[in-house]
Amino acid sequence: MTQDSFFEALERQYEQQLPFVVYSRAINSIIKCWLQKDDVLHTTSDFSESGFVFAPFNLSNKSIVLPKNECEHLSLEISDINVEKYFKKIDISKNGENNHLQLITKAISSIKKRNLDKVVLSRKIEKTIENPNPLTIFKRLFNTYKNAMVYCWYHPKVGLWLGATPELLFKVEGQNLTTISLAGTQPYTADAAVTWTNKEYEEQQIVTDYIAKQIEPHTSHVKISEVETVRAGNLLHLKTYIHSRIQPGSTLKSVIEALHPTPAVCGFPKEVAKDFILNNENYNREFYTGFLGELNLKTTKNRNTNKRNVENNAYAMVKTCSNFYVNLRCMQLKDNKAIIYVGGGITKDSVPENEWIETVNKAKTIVNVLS
Ligand SMILES: C=C(O[C@H]1C=CC=C(C(=O)O)[C@@H]1O)C(=O)O
Repeated sequence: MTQDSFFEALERQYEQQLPFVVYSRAINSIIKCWLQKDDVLHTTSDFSESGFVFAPFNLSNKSIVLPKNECEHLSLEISDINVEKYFKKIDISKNGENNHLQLITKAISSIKKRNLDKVVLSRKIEKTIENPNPLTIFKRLFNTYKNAMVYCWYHPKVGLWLGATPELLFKVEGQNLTTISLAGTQPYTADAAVTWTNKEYEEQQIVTDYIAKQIEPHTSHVKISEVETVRAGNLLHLKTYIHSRIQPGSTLKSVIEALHPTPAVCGFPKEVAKDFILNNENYNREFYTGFLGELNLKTTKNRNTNKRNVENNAYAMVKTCSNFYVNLRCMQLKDNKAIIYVGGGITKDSVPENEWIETVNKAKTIVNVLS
């Protein structure tokens, strides 16, 4: 399939106001798209369907699915897409500064007073843009962020979202579960040696400890990697991998409920942090800090790729696979307005001005590809 025919099919789908998702997973030159045949809104609460899921921050609201069997599937292998490179400078440096500083200050004093270790606080930034074509923005995201999961998701009854997320919520391949703990942020500078403060180590450790504890009843053989520094566009984060095996009686839904939302996007303890967010952020996150990705897809894998063991190659194993990414570094497109969502983890050691700057830096991931 050519680049032109792939994107023409998507343009047609969007013109006809039919649901679609186009996405590419990190370090991957394959772009996939799913085109739903009609505009029915399918939702899930037990995550047992096979499809592409788009779930909100607050799971009391509906999670949307593009069912596998209701969609046409296309894929394209490519390293860079042709798209005009002109990006207009959009200034976001002052939008909502006072309100956000007040919110952070309130959170720090709550953390010092009561049973709350960390809360992730966010805001949205609205900007009018000259070129609101979502597929143009998607192409720029794909060309710019090679180690992110980049996507554009549309449903006429819900809206249009785009993003370049560095965070895997988890992936399941058969019984194998991989999840990551990602938190702590600093700007990426090409040559400076990277040092982290206790504030960042602590906020990331809270996420790792939470994941390890939450998966315990559902898994065995848990292995936790060393903490490493990873790059996400113009930012660096701390990251740990957590590998395990899902116990036979546990379902995908139980793993989702155990993990989502992690303290990387909500806080710790979860319920106290979630209450603080719902009562104080003063806007609805909707799908920001929710998750999205392939749900229960059957994947065929050869059991043995060792050429000398030819007879074993006859056995292909079918595994059910899911992979979900946290919806971060994302935006919603409404008419000619981009609504960009950004947040950061607040702990007792947070300095409000630094947290503010962190959200401005995070917003640049999206702002840099708008024109
Ligand atoms: C909540 C966001 O980032 C999370 C993921 C990585 C680092 C984070 C931090 O350093 O605060 C956040 O936990 C966001 O980008 O809006």
